[in-house]
Amino acid sequence: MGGTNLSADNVVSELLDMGFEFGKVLEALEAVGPVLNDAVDFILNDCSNKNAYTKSQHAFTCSKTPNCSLGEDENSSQSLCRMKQSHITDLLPSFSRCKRDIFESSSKSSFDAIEMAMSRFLDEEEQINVDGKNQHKTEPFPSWMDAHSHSLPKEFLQQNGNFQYQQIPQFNNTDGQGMMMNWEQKVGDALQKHFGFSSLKGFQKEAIKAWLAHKDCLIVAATGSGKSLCFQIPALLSGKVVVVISPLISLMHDQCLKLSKHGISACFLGSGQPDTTVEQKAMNGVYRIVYACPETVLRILEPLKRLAANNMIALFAIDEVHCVSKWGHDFRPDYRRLSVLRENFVASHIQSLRFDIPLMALTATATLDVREDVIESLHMSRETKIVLTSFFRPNLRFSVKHSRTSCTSSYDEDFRDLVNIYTISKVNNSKGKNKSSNIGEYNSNCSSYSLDVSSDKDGTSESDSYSSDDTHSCASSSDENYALPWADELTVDYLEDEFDTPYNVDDLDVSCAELLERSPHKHMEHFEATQAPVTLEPLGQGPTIIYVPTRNETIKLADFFCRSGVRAAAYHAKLPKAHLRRVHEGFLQNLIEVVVATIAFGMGIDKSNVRRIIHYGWPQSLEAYYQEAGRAGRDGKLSDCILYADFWKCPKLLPSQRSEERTRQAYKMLSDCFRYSMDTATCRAKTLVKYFGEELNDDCHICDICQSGPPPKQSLTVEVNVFLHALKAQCAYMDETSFVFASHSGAIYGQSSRKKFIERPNLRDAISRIREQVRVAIKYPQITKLGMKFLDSHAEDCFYVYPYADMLLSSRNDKLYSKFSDWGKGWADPEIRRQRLQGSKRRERKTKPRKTKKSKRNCKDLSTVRKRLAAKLSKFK
Ligand SMILES: Nc1ncnc2c1ncn2[C@@H]1O[C@H](COP(=O)(O)OP(=O)(O)OP(=O)(O)O)[C@@H](O)[C@H]1O
Ligand SMILES: [Mg+2]
Repeated sequence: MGGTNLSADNVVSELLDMGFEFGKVLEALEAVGPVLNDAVDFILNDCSNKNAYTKSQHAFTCSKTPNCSLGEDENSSQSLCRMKQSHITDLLPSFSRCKRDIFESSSKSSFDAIEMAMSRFLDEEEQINVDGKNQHKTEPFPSWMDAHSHSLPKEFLQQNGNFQYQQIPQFNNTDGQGMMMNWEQKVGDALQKHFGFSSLKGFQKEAIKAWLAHKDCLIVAATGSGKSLCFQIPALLSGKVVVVISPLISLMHDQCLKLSKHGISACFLGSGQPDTTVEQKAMNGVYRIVYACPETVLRILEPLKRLAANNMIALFAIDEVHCVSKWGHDFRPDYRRLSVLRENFVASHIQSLRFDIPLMALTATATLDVREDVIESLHMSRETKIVLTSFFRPNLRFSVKHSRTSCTSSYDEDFRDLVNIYTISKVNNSKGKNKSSNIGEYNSNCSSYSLDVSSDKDGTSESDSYSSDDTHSCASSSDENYALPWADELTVDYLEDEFDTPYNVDDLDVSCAELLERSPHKHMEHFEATQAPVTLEPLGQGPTIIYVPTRNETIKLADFFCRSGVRAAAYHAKLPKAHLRRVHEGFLQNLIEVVVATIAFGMGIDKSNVRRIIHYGWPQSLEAYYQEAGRAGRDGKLSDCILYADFWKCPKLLPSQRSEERTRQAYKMLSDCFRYSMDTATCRAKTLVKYFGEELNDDCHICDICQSGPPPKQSLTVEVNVFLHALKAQCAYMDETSFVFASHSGAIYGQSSRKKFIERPNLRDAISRIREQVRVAIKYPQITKLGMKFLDSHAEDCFYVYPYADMLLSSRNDKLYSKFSDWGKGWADPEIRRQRLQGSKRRERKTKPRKTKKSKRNCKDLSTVRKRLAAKLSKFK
């Protein structure tokens, strides 16, 4: 993010892109000139207090109230309650200091920590020279391991029928004990020593057994269940290198720092790695765990082959492996190219290898289709061991609520209770302490985003033609939302460029929250899928993450919370990295109560006591939803996962150049979300785990549906009969090709035959009659096999169904049920995200002015700003 070399227009554009309100942007520019970082700093700190703004005065304005902590960490919260924010110029590159200096000063401690831990570890455990010459290089495994391999359980060896047992060199154990120790004991020791855990979880054991048997392994285990340990243990056991492929640079960075604390040497490679010697050292086998993104792995294939030829690679672990699949929610084409691993690192290609180097693929969210696709795309072996844990998280309480989420006026209604949870105790507290203090005073102190939203004082900004929502929102896709010149790009939802495309070292600063000290034993409280069901106590205070679809909404909603007395902050990938790091740290330290984020605050957020995950707007898929919801309740305690969706508006796809196949897939994913929300009769947890191919025998008993029970069934006998007769009449004339069957998912696809079908007059009459009677709009009917059966059965019986959520709503309001026909425009999908990623690599925004009323008004305002700025700047010349 540059600062000094941007034109005023670009600065305005960048700031709007970050989600700041237009009025605020102008105010900031007037105050500090067209310098991006100063303007950001101005807005983030307190732009309403213009006169108080000086460069040296930047308090991170968290609450002064003594009741500042959330949950467990009271002491640290209090001491850090008035955390001093370093000046933004300390962290952004546009000021005189060079990037390298900045990086060194801001991140030195982290890297020092890695190096220190690494050298400590090397001293203690392995004599690997810094030039990479491992004294044990010729041994495929450390001596004790070869020995213990003899003691693998018999049944295990039998289980793996075509397991070819490794010829073990004779082991000469000097202390005479290693031979006796079985591998589980060894793992137990390493676990205790490095992590403070007493035992492996069942699925972790299975995964490690598969690795010991040189087998490929696909691990699909719930979020927060401890998948990372499955590839960390092999690194500890073997003394060789485990190469971990990960999609996000921030994730790699986090993991390296965590590992350094556990005394395990690790590094990450790629464009974000500032130390040019790291790659060389990694390729010499210095680090136990080497993180890289797929692109980097492809680039360093030859050095990796050399490392493998020296018998120095224990495993390739592919984390977040759902990114491989086109059917997944986060498709990254480069992940598919990882099939090179299986093609190159096999015993038949590398002479010194006795066995193919195993692949371990890990994810929390993979449907059956995705699993198959992963195995096939990565060319994993036919004997790949699939380790599955239950997707069911018994402590997560799912619910769905209707809300017109895109309106600011909804905030008050939807979040009144949440605000009360956070503020009531503060108000009481401050009353007790100081009778004169009031909530207004508190507000002025608590906001890390104390924006003066003057146009939005009452919380309603629908009439504010320059609200950032108007310029950025894509949840509603009407054309007037595309008013700004750059709006075509800005209206894409869920598009964060938080991938492995760091443009400079500052990008590494996104999440250094693992710096937070945690005793290893605290990990023991973490989520276990098998734990007993929770009781239904009401939830009190506790950290909350709110996911919203657009960047600007993070700002608006965070501001709403701040003004209501809640310590809240916005988080999206466009905001300055230093700010994101502070938010991440503040959240982990329980200083920030509510983070309002886009999906950029998703993967890798490992905080145990998150009590609420709220999705405020449609998620893009159930996989994404479940993964994000999975951030809640990692301590096993009851946590809420609430989805607020506008039942009147269907999720939509933005126009893009995606292939027809991808469009189909994106619609399928959206329609699954839609159906999940509309369902009024099936336990939410059941629906969610079923989506991943798991059948729950029992209901969860805690979700909104389990709690309130299904609504009374409605008879649709008349409508169904009319409809089916009309259909039947039509079907008599239909040939094979124009007969549209639903897919097993029930998704509805655009096909030309569909149009012909729907245009038949009888059918249209039937549909309009149904629409009048039950106010259910049917736009694209399909005949499913079940429908055909029903049709053929000539059933005259009553046809009762549970009404969908929107049908219930429409019976209360005089409104028509939302239509599938609305689907087709305005929503993002992984393909768009990919395109955006490509776009963001270029980092060039082409601005195509669109001559709408708003863009004209905006241009006018921009030119006014430009004139004012020119006048101001001329004074300095
Ligand atoms: N055997 C164990 N006993 C106790 N705690 C464990 C064990 N294994 C892992 N954990 C803890 O579980 C937490 C989550 O681990 P990890 O980050 O590996 O989860 P994950 O499955 O990769 O989650 P995500 O899908 O979100 O990436 C960590 O804090 C870790 O220390
Ligand atoms: Mg993980």
